Amino acid sequence: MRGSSSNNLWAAVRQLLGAAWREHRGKTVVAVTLMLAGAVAAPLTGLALKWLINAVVEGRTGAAVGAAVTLAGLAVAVLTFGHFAHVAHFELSDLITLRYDEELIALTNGSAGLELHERPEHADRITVLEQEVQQARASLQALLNTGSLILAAVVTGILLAMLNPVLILLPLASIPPLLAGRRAERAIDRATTATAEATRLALNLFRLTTTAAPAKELRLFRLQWEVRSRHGELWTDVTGRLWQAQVRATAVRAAGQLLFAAGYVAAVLLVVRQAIEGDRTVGDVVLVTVLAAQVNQQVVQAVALLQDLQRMAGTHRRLRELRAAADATAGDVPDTAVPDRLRLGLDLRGVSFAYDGGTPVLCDVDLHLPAGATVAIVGESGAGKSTLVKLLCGFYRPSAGEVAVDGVDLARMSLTDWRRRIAAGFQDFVRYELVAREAVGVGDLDRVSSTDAVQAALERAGSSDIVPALRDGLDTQLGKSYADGVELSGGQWQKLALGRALMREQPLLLVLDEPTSALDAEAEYALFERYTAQAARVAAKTGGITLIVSHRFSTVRMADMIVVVSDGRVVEAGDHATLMRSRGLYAELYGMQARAYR
Ligand SMILES: Nc1ncnc2c1ncn2[C@@H]1O[C@H](COP(=O)(O)OP(=O)(O)OP(=O)(O)O)[C@@H](O)[C@H]1O
Repeated sequence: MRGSSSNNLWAAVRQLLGAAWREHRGKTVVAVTLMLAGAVAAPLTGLALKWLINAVVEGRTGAAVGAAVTLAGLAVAVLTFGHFAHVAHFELSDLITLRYDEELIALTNGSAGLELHERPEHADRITVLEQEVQQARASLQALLNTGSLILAAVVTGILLAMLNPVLILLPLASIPPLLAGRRAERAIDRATTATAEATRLALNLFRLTTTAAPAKELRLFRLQWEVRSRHGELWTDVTGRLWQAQVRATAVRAAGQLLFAAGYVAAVLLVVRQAIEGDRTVGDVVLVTVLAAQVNQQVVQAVALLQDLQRMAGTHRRLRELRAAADATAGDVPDTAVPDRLRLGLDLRGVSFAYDGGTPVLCDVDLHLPAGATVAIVGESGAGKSTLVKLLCGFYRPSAGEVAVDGVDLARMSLTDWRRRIAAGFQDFVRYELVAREAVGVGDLDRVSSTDAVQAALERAGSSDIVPALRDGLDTQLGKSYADGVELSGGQWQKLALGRALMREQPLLLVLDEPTSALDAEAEYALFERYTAQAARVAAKTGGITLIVSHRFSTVRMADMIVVVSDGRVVEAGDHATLMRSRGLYAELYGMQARAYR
């Protein structure tokens, strides 16, 4: 996947220029023209200086005035064109940064499944990119500077060759510092990648201590100092490793610069000797001194630019890898439509699953969920209940076996279409800091602002009592990020999440994965009674399945079918009465909970 660095560079140059051109052609043309004109003016000042000095030495007043005016004009161009160009490309860069941000958001959320999110190398890539895309301004500037530099170097080369053809070799002296610069930058890039994981961990710890949600636990468990010291250790380690890489890179660069300096001195001495012999004028000596110094500056600039360009190439390489990783998880092209209604139901056939190549979490699961049924999944913590739900939602693909919708492998259907027919409430629901109406409405984007739809969903979820409790009803801005935002209690957030889960009226699969854990057992029971009655109505129309994950057996017993999961296997399945009669794990767990409540 990792192409050669020059390919990366070219690809990055094409992409960045293409992006600038698409954002604003006029500004791109103005920026490029001004930068190039300013760049050519620099070596020409040496020529004007030569004319001026020769005219003064020879006593030609008119020529001296003409040369002085030209010199002044060129100096103005050198000093100002770059700034004017900057005004033009400043806005372009901001627009490009915005596009990159948008792409990063799309790429990190664009994959159909969740596997990518859980790969550490993917997370590392995103951590580095989050910081790097903010540097699009520096990248575009570096690119324009590079174009200008190449043009200035060509003009300088021609002028030097006119003085003495041997001097054309002077830019060759710039090769050692160039190579050294590349090598140094690669070392820094390697160190940045190697420290990305530690940087990400340190940032996570920083967020842990500076966001409000974990504040209670941090204080209660007196974790502040522990988190602080771990954060400190990680940063010390990261900065230490980066600093070492910087020191090595600086030494390599300095060696390259020394070689160039030797070439510079030799060039000036060559023309001085010619002038002493009478073959060259005083103006020529001044010209070579100015040009050789400019070659020196050009090299220094080139080395600095090369760092920017390589960083830019690194950014684009990471973006390409991210695109490729998102494409790789895109899955097969769907060839079967998601059915309008379920006739048979959902099946797991010989399903095994392991997260990102780890130990198996589900082993050889065969399970039939009949259309129209209310199914409860029970089992101890870590048994694999949520994983089973995630496979049914298509968040992950089974490592072996298949999930079938009405007998057809889910892998053959469009996941986007399948998700449209799923309604879900999860234990780890999101606290959307939106207006209350939208925080519920996003459960069905097509009706996100429909007050009627939102109120109906809250009603179905048994959550409509939350509306009068909100300052401005459904128009209340939620969340502490806003000055006028209202913070809700855990239970209130959960009520909104339940309403959101029930926004879709005719899902083929309604998943309730412990979304009521903040409620007491009785309230949960009452809620699920409503859900099952309602699920029965939906089931009659669409054959939809309601899937409940709960630790509360009082809730679970009302399901048509109870699936008992233990150690990644389905060990029992049937209705409450059947499972109690068979005196297996379910009966044992049920008995334990019933005794605890007595
Ligand atoms: N994203 C993940 N990456 C790696 N392992 C995971 C991930 N999510 C869950 N696991 C592991 O898979 C196993 C099953 O987890 P799962 O969440 O399915 O259990 P569960 O039965 O729903 O548990 P609980 O009742 O506590 O919610 C556990 O060992 C857990 O550590």
